[in-house]
Amino acid sequence: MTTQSTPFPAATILGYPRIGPRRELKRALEDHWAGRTDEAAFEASAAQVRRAAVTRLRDLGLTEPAAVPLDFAHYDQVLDVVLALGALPARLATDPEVAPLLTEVDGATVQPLPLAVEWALARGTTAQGPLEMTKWFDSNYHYLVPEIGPDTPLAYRGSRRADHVREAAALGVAGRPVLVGPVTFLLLAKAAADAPAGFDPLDRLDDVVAGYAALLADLRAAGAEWVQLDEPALVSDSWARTTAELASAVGYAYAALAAAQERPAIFVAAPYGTLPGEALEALAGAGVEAVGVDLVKGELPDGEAPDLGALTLVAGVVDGHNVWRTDLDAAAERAAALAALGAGATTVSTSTSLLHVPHTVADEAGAPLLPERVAGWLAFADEKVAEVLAIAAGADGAPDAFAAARTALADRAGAPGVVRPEVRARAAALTPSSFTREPYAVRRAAQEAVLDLPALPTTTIGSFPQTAELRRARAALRRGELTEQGYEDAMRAEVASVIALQEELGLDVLVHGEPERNDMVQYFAEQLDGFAVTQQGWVQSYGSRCTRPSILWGDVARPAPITVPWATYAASLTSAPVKGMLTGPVTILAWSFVRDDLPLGDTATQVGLALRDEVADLEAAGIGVIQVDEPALRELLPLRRADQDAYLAWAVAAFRLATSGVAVRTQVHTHLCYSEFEEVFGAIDALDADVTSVEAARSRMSLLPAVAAAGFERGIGPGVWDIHSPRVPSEEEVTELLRLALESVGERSLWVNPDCGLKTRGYAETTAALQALVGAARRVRAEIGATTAV
Ligand code: MET
Ligand SMILES: [Zn+2]
Repeated sequence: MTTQSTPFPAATILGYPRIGPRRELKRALEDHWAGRTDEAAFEASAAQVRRAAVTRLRDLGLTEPAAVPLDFAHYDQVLDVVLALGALPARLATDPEVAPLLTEVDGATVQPLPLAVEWALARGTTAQGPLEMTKWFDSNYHYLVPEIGPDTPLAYRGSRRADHVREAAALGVAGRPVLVGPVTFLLLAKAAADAPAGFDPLDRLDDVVAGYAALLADLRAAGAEWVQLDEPALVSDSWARTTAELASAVGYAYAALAAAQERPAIFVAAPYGTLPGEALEALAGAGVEAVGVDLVKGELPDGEAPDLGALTLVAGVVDGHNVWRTDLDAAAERAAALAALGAGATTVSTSTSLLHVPHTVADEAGAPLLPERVAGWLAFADEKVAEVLAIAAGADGAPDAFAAARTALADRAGAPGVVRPEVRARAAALTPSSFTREPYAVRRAAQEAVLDLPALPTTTIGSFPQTAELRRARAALRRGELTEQGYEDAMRAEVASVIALQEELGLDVLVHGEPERNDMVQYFAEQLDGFAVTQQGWVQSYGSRCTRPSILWGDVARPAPITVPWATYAASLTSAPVKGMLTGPVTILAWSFVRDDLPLGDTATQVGLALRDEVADLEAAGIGVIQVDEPALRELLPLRRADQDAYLAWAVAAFRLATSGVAVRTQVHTHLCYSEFEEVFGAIDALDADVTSVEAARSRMSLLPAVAAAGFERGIGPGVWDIHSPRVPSEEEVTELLRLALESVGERSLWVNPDCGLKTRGYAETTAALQALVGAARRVRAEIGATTAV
């Protein structure tokens, strides 16, 4: 047992953005991957990003020992555990590019695995795909999914975290290393492809715990007084194991870790929701020294208050997952309520890592699309550090901070645009008919008559390649080197060439190509009332990828048509039908920072209404096919089963509100990508779109039999080209996929399209792949002797 000498800091954060205030890590990674820098240069850049973060946090006031989290990952925090335990799936461990890099563990000296192994796992090798990537809890961050089987190595091989502890110490900072905890690591893993049926990665808990025990000893030897192990899995009940089983697994795992001779004091954090009382009790009983609970997204642990003894409870009262300034009075009250549970001590932190928010509001000075008044309501990572310190100091200790927070809060509540009576009244007046179209059979007949499409109609998902030229035009506009008119002319020329290309290729339903959109959400946010856009507000999405979420601060309305001029211009150039293209309400919310002063479902209704206006204007302008993309439909799915139905109900309602105001002859499409289609199939069906396109190429149409079995009768376009890879499919391959699809989908319902938009692809591949797609559709039409379809 450790003799805990350093108390847990009174104020801390669970983690800090890793990408760097100017996305330095992104650049370092991409330069290195492109071969522009060697490993040493990359390591030096990464170290610079880390050291800058550590000194920044110290300078912001996290001066207590163990107050600065050391959570730096080159690529991903789950991948870091895979590396620390050498948990490579056999398919990668035996890959000729990887095998020579794996030395035997000799027990005495541990050496973190070389960078090249990390890139092989994250990005794949010539022969092997990377680890699968998926969403991290209910956030927009994506982690790499470990593949664990009965024989996957799980022995400690060394971790860079130990070096990070020494590196911080050299800067005079006693940092607190942060890692994903053992139970969450195994729950996030999937069974390796060669594992026997029924194998569950959690079966390997003993081995993983042994690996972590060695890791903790290493961290202690490096000088760490505390370690943070993140166990967000505990707040979710969407696992194959019950809450009671999880509580017993953590109790078991942490009792073993706590019993180790040489270790730092253990802080277990449970962000993203409510920590069940059983889990808290298990952790307290296991002998860990501190437990963090999320009191923003979650509630106080439920059930009878367990005997907490000397345990420190860490109150996550500053929202790590959103950008609003904290109501410091309310936060202090929540921390006090936690203290009332009778722990040895109660301290203050963020609710989650600050990984999900940008670095600092100070970088937004002069942001053209962020009103100064709105900026005054925001707190990004650095501002949230100040907030945890203020709450720890209390209203008496930090009177100015509390007063400033009260002023900002009052200003926000009363500012024009936050509550717009006309928007609220319109939402309140909705009736069931606002959400319902005529029966599908009626729509189908009307659409067949006006659209006159062949069987297996071909189309694309919306975007065409975003060429360097388009990006240059956007940059020139931003710098004032191109006039609005000049920019618009350039975009119209692009639309004309995209239409000409599609006609030449012989596609059936055309698109304008979305050249004018910088991003499928931000583009709409820039033109809707109620949204602001940052200039430096980047957050990591995965690896080197960042997004810049818009900020939804007020009631939403559409002051003027957004996409209508583009769609009608495109339609004027062709006699083929042109599909109008909109981003759906749920996706707009999922990829923005949303307000915390209105239920999300109400905000979704407002966005749905704004889009309904756009849909109506498109229809009135003669656009007969309208696609409303909802790739993020599943992203906001609550972690607790009891909350999921209510979410899906408002998510579906918002889509239907946007799309159900049109005539029967207008064909509504929707598009979803990402693989968890099956999980929310009922909701997708309930969207009641006339045509639904989904990602399906990589899985070779595997979702279709279930779709057919569920009696789905409307149009469906399973992707036949995996646009995430530069590989161009042959006409033969696409033909095969279409034949496969026809085993489940009727010939009158099957559409032919790529998996997703083409904005990341080049023109050479796009042209070749679409040729294959059109050719394959024609072949299969001839095979089945079909002529007409929807
Ligand atoms: C992530 S879904 C993208 C849909 C959008 N219409 C596009 O084609 O790019
Ligand atoms: Zn997509």
